[in-house]
Amino acid sequence: MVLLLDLGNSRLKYALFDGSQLRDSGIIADLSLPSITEIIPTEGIRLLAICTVIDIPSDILTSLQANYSVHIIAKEDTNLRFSTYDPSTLGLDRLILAEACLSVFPSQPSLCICLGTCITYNLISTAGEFIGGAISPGLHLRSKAMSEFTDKLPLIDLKPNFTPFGTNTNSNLNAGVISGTLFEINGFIASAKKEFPNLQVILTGGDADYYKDQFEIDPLLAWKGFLRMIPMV
Ligand SMILES: Nc1ncnc2c1ncn2[C@@H]1O[C@H](COP(=O)(O)OP(=O)(O)O)[C@@H](O)[C@H]1O
Ligand SMILES: CC(C)(COP(=O)(O)O)[C@@H](O)C(=O)NCCC(=O)O
Repeated sequence: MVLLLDLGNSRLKYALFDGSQLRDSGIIADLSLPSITEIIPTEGIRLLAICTVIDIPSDILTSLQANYSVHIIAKEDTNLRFSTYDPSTLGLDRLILAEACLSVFPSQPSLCICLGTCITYNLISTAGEFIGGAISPGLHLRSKAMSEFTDKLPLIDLKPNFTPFGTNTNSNLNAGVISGTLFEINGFIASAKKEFPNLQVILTGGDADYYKDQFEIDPLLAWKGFLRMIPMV
């Protein structure tokens, strides 16, 4: 079995695979050795693979490497091509998503939109080329920023309500975040479709569910790309 760790800025996700079969998945409580060790099965782990956009304290890494075969995802693991894009600082979470698109949409261009702490847009051509992307604040980041950087705006519970114009402060804030992001997503899709009319669009990430009625969602997309990028032996 392989244990995959996808360490994002808000949540530390794990998935346990037996071949291509997902056996277990969940969230690691925090970035500490006891919390990571807690989710590792006592036996049968052939590989511990890590895709991270956050720094892992070196003592944690050293301890994991002492006990397991550890593979840390790097750009060299990808089958993607970068002829015009500079991948030197591309987030590895974006790389595994783009890699997943190669298998989910092998013969169509695709736009993978990940709604996590940030929203990332990742455009991949039919030829497996990473064309380009965009990074914008995630839903909760938008909401939190407005409350933190103003005196009068409250922090609201975001609701999947797509009314474009609210009738009080709370519904204005909800509309700005939820409908505003929908307009943003539609804008990027329209823009990409000018170059790629047969574009496939897929949403993933912790907040993708807000848009499940508007777009195709794949909560497992990252794992699909991740699995393609780990050593087989
Ligand atoms: N228990 C949770 N803790 C933190 N964020 C959560 C939780 N449940 C849902 N979310 C939402 O999921 C988003 C994080 O999604 P995720 O794709 O895991 O992001 P990241 O990869 O940046 O950690 C947060 O912005 C938040 O809105
Ligand atoms: C853009 C991100 C912060 C998104 O991280 P996330 O919201 O998934 O936690 C991450 O992919 C990252 O740190 N990227 C580095 C810059 C880049 O991708 O160009």
